[in-house]
Amino acid sequence: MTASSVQSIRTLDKNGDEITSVGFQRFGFDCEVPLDVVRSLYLRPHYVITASDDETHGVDTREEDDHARFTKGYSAYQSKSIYHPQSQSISYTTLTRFPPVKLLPPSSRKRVLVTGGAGFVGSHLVDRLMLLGHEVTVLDNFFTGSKTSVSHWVGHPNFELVRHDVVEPFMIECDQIYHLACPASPVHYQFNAVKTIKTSFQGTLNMLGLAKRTKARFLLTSTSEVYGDPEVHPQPEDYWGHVNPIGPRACYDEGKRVAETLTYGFHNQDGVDVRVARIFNTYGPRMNPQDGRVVSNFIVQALRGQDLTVYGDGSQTRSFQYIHDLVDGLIALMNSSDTRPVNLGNGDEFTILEFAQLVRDIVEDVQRADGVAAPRRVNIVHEGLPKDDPQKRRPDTSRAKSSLDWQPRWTVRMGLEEMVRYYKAKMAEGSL
Ligand SMILES: O=c1ccn([C@@H]2O[C@H](COP(=O)(O)OP(=O)(O)O[C@H]3OC[C@@H](O)[C@H](O)[C@H]3O)[C@@H](O)[C@H]2O)c(=O)[nH]1
Repeated sequence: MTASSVQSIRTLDKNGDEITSVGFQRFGFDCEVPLDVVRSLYLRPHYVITASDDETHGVDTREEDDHARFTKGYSAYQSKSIYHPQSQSISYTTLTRFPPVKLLPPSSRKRVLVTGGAGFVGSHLVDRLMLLGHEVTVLDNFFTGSKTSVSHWVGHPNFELVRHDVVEPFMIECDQIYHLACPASPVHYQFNAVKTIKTSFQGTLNMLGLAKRTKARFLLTSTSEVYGDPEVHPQPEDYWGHVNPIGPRACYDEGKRVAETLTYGFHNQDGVDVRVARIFNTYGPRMNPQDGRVVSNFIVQALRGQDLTVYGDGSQTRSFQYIHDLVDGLIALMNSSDTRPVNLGNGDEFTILEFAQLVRDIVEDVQRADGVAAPRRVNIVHEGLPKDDPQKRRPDTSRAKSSLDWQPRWTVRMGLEEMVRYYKAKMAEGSL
């Protein structure tokens, strides 16, 4: 399938301009990559074809067309694994060609460690750093991360995947450390609260020790949850937060707060070069559909024709940022000189009830675009509100704008459309 033989899908930004690439040049660090290239890594990276009923008759070309509409021919280097719907099995081929990566001179090539690099955010960061030509080592214990999120890089000379839990020390020579490792969804981080706080504290301590020894720059991914159930709206970085220290979310909220304290301890005491990103709700492909977060829950429910579960009356608000905007922000922050905490999030705020209606509409739109004449309209039902669920959340991103020249480009609609297509493909594959 060639790029020219299929109609491509246009993705527009907040100003109505077409998005053709992600990333930008900031602080002498170029992180721009064509959108089709990054997309080709998560929209069905493992297989391109589905075997037809009679397997001797080859593949479903319509599916191949659908895929090519997004990846515009960048699938040449992907594995051509074959899904067999009848036996629900998949034949993987070994990857022998990798996506082309930039060839950087040693002076600009960084040795980057990404803890939690097989997770949702981590894997997108890894994709970007790899495409940009850096040497990337991923540490992950695969508690919530998945090997398949980064398996398309395994074997690449610039890439290393290590199964390791950050609560144990780890030694490596590196220039930059993106410290992401920690379960992040309420369902996962409450599964073993003691382990979550241990990961936040001991894991950050270990990685800061490594940064101190190697003189690497260290970036902590903190969270909007440090603001708790905020009494200030929107939340600027100098707001101290409103956290219940013994509630069900405390293992994560307080864990990240102490991780920030440790980070600035090492900075002030030992001169470690640190960055702190406070990440607000983020969504995108590779989000674990089982992690109970609202975006994945709603999309998967709508695609399966099930009711959307709004917790409480749905008047609580969240602001959702798309993964590519976050990765842009993380890379910009790492390479900037700002050592203060910086909020990274999208300011478009929705009540959860409005958001359920939006997701339902978008899923129907995508189904119509894919030829379903009358998609089934799912209902919205209400369930109990979890304890200490924050009532309002929206980032004040003026610091990121002035200090990093960063602001989100993706509309929630555009991001959701892409994510719906990702989950649709996972369902077609049989892995969801
Ligand atoms: O099926 C669902 C799931 C969730 N929700 C509601 O949707 C809102 C968002 O819930 P999520 O679980 O997606 O995320 P939360 O905002 O609670 O926590 C998130 O905050 C920021 C990040 O650091 C973390 O990834 C995560 O902890 C909550 O009000 C929740 O009660 C539903 O109404 N229905």
